[in-house]
Amino acid sequence: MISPLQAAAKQAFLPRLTNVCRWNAQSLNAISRVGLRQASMGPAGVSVAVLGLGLAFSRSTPVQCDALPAAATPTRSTPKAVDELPPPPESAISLYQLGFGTVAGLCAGIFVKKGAKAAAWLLGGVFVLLQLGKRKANDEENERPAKKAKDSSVKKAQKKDKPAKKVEKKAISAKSHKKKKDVGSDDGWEDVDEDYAGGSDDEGLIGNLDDLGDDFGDDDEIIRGPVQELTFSDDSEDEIPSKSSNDDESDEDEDDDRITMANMEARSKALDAAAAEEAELDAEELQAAANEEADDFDMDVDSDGGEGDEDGEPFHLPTAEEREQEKAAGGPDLQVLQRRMRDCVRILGKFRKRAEPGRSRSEYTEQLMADIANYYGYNEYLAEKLFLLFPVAEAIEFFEANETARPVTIRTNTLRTRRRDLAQTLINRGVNLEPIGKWTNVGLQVFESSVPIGATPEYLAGHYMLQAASSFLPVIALSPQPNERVLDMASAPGGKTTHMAALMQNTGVIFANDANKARTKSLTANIHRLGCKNVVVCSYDGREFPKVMGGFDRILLDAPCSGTGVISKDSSVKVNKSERDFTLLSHLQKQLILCAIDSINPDSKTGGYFVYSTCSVTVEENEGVVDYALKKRPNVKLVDTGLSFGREGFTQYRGKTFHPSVNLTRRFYPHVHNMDGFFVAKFKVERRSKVPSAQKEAEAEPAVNTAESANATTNSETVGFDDSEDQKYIEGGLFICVQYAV
Ligand SMILES: C[S@@+](CC[C@H](N)C(=O)[O-])C[C@H]1O[C@@H](n2cnc3c(N)ncnc32)[C@H](O)[C@@H]1O
Repeated sequence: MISPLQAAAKQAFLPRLTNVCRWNAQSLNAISRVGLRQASMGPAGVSVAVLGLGLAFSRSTPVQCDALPAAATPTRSTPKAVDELPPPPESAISLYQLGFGTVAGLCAGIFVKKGAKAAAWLLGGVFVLLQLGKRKANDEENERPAKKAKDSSVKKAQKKDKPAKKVEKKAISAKSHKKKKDVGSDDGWEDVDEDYAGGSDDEGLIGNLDDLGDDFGDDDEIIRGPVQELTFSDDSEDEIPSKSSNDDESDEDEDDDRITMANMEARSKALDAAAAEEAELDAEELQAAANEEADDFDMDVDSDGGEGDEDGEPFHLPTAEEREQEKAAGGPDLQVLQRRMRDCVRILGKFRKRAEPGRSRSEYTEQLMADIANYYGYNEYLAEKLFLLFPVAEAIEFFEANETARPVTIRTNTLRTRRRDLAQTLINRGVNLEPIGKWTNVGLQVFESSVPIGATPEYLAGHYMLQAASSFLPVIALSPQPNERVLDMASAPGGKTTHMAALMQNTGVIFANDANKARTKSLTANIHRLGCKNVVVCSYDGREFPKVMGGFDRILLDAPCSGTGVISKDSSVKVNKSERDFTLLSHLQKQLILCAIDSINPDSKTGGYFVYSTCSVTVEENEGVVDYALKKRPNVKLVDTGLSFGREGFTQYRGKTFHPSVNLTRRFYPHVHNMDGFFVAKFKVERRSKVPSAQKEAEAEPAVNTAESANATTNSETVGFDDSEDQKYIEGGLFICVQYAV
């Protein structure tokens, strides 16, 4: 039985308790239990409960209502980042407060005994109000550092004229260069055993792009800190002050927190409005970031750090006359060039708003391309060709990336060792390395080494191949199977041949061909060093296939190309590639691709696949060649490369439209993937129908003469070249090749 007073006390306190408990279940559970127990003991107890509730309010932490405390949230932050986190909120009242509350409660009890009930209630009430006021002040105090952090980061971003998104983007790109510390972590090494046990026929397609991202993100300190600070805390901090800014209303607000039938609709409307407002802000922010994208590049030697000229003068685009004068005077110095490039990029990003009146977009573009050629040392033809591949600001990133070497990578030769063992041995020799990424289970990235990595006993014993990460990609895409008959049509010096031999576990047969006999020496040496026993070396012009040999289950054509993807390795490409070279090369590539297709056995039980790859990024050597093959050979279709990352190939480019399936091809870029520029296309070859699709044949561009005389294939079909017509191209293009694309 409870008295009417006790019942009233419960009625008065229970809803409040429920409300408060929503905020801080831990502290209030304790205090409400004390309060209620006291309440049921009589008026003195009620006083204690009132005082206790005051204390409870003072300690409640509404911000943490449904989230884990920041410090308890599992993050992958560094110790430094953890230090910077605010201390976890106290979840229970302190001894001091408990003692104080108890003494105050006893005093109230004495008053009550003397009949001064009113005084007890008054005391309790005043205490509650005082504590509420104190809590509010504390809340505001706690908000400040985060707000300050936000303000300063926003200011910083504004100062650099870059959106917050830029900070995130920079962090992402920085992380790809970042050296990971935990070389021995389980993450990277465990899958080696599985693969070594022969469980997978593919080299490393464990995971997808998300995995790759996670892999890079695991130890990423840079991105985690700022992103949390800018995105999450700011949003929540922004909301809290506006809610509690009106002190006078705080009591009412707390009453309003109770959801009743009466206020439910109003509350849900308010929530909808808040959500809509937030979405609007998000959209505005995104729009702003997109608008600023054009400004979103940085060049290392940034002299003034801001927009425009050093002296704040608006940018003036030189006239043709001024350009001539500048040339005559020996050209602008690097700083002028750099500033002008940045100004042009900025203006082209918001042309209508920023351009000088009367000047056209193409004038700015021309100036920019000329400056890029000048600044980075390209001939103007190539600078323009590469520039046009990307949006303006991204083009600068591409040219910049070509100025720095890509990471040194090695491929474990699984015919001789396991990646884990190789890594351990090399670490013992003083090599600092780690697995490349989840997309390959044989690659290792070497950060530094106290021994020459191309001359260790393990290297000489064939435990690994020094090989660019991008060179793994076509082999992964081809995925040769044990016991197959495979052709590597342009194979020297054998990086990909030996990789294929390992995937085939030294079974079946690989014909490793290269037209350049001299280069077959290094090919043979590598084959021996790596212990490949299923390889036959030959030296034919690839265009002689399938006349000399056909019926392959799979073929790799890692075609001779301009090498525009590997400029960081060979800067001579910047100046020694002319328009003629590109014409010759794409012509040769078109001839080779048809020969490769015709050398595939369309009835292969296990394969019937063909991969075309280049270490070039130009469209005419890649999508142009692939599209040509699709038109000339109706019996082939493009299939997914199986590669978990890489950009889609172009289906449209500067007025040309390619077959829609060309989007299945993949492009890789130094500035995006931190590997050499590369292109990979995978085809499935089917049996040719007896009546060839005349329409399709007719659609094909007459890039090569389709005279029926030359190169009769084993299928009694024609590859479709006219030797005499092509001779001049063949002579010019045959041995144009990239020696370093191993
Ligand atoms: C990009 S490299 C190949 C690299 C090789 N796949 C590797 O991974 O080590 C291109 C090769 O094509 C060869 N080549 C050039 N013209 C050729 C032709 N008509 N037929 C066959 N091979 C050719 C060159 O000698 C060069 O070794």
